[in-house]
Amino acid sequence: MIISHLPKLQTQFLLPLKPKTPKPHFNQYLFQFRQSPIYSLFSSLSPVLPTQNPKSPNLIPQQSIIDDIDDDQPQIEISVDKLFVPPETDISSLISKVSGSVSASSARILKGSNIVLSKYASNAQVINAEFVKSSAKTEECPSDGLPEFALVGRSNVGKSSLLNSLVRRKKLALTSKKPGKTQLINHFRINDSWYLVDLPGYGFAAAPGEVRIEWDKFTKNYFLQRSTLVSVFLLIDASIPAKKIDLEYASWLGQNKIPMTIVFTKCDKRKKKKNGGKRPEENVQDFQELIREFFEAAPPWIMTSSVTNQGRDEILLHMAQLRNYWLKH
Ligand SMILES: Nc1nc2c(ncn2[C@@H]2O[C@H](COP(=O)(O)OP(=O)(O)OP(=O)(O)O)[C@@H](O)[C@H]2O)c(=O)[nH]1
Ligand SMILES: [Mg+2]
Repeated sequence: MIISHLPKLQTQFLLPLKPKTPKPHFNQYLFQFRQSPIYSLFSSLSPVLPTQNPKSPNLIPQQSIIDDIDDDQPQIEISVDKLFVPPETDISSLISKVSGSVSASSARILKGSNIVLSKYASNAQVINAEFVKSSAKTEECPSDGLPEFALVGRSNVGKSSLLNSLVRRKKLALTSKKPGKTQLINHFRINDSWYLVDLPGYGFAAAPGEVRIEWDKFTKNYFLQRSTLVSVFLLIDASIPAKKIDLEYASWLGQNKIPMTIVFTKCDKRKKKKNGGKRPEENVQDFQELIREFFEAAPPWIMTSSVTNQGRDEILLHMAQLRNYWLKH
């Protein structure tokens, strides 16, 4: 069922927990950025001076990876306010003087997304990946301080499949047709330098009420307390209309200012369903409209499929830029 309106404050999700140590990240920066006079330079389309970070001259996008991303998408234009623009990124050269929008086929916008590439998008390849541990509580998670990304979403949305697609392994994370396969916080170490975290799914209909509430506490506690969490990747099934529980989750993450990227999954399922079913692009569009009010600035989003590997290289580049920025600040 599609819901048209959700109250901004989802008090039932607010847990009386300590806020995590503030660490600057892209989304937070963007919130401040949008309110600062510098942002008006972008929104008024005036040219801005190219920015350099003298502390990190080696953080230049790996051209070879960017070149690999083919440019065969249709000429779609995205308005500047719907883009996710990383800090220290000048997009003035991308903006059309005629329409004031940006062409989605620009090599600097990740294909099938609203994400602009920054100078932080380097070291994106996965060279090795290993399962480290399963934890029942946040306190039991690895304590080596490496940055991490958590995959969260409804049961069966494709979290474990996406993780396998990102690391190019069929069965590193276990998947199942039956919802509720992943039950603990599972850490996978990538290139010995960062983690992908597979979480249990929410909204598992077969789970009794009490189990569901416990799950809510358990994962939300992790989001609020885990200081090495660079960003949550919220997975949304693009083959079906928005679910109330997904909107509530997005709202909760927005309320709690938890950095988030929306990953639309199952974009290969293109068959139009009966009774007004929509195509993935339309569901993606609808979802963004429904969550618009939860965020001060458009969160990054990207379309993927673990069957065709659509979006795999793009997600890795985005994770690289979030991670490199986090490490430098
Ligand atoms: N067509 C298609 N099917 C997918 C895709 N991703 C996952 N699936 C299928 O969806 C089902 C659930 O996938 P999982 O990766 O186990 O989902 P999960 O979110 O980890 O599920 P839980 O661990 O139960 O929360 C499996 O049958 C997958 O094969 C996709 O991109 N396209
Ligand atoms: Mg799973």
